[in-house]
Amino acid sequence: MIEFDDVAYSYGGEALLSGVSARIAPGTFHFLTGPSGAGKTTLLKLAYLQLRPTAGRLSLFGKDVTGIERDQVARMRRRIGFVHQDCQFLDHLPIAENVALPLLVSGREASGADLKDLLSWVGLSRRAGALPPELSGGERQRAALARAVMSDPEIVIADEPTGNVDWEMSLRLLTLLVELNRMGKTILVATHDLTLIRQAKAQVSARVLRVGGGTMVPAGAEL
Ligand SMILES: Nc1ncnc2c1ncn2[C@@H]1O[C@H](COP(=O)(O)OP(=O)(O)OP(=O)(O)O)[C@@H](O)[C@H]1O
Repeated sequence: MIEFDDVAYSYGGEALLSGVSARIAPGTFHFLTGPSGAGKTTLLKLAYLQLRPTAGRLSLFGKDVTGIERDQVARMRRRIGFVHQDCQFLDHLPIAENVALPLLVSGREASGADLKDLLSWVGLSRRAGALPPELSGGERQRAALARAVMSDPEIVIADEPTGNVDWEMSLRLLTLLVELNRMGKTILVATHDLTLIRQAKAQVSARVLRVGGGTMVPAGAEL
């Protein structure tokens, strides 16, 4: 589903990542962990085609995407939901409209029932009309997750989804991600939170990839 084959990435002169090889199979749940600045967000952006490898090969959905054209990028991205670290809402639009936006921009109509179900699933039915700045950190993260899955993507990528929320909310977000995985979606989550990873492993067979020293390797069994 996502395959890194000897991928390298550099933001300028010095290489940040090199020799990254990993295969994220369909329906799996993976965490990326590692120190701040190691390159977790960069790897997620590569998987979302927001960045292109400076060397190596990247495949998505069984297709080599290393040099694909812009219009194909848009098509591929529709199959991926991305939860950004900072959520990235349009602050002048109510939450319900923000959540429906990915469908609208891709020219499809959001069904009222689907939107209602999705907001209810993330526990935000009563906040549908609120503006993003009026929401708490945990509500924003749940809304960002709802927006990411609005167009029924095959892969859900989340960058530190529990970064700014308390433990109870972290567990709630984790439960939503686990539910998505049980529905067959491939989940890729970057997190510093080793306790969250241990908690997830009690619920699903999550695999852990450690990013550090310029590359990414499977973490040992201690996690
Ligand atoms: N647009 C950019 N231009 C130049 N350097 C960048 C850019 N984005 C990230 N970097 C650098 O690349 C390195 C890796 O950043 P990245 O955000 O991928 O790390 P991370 O592991 O996700 O960190 P964190 O856990 O703090 O979010 C950092 O040193 C960062 O400063």
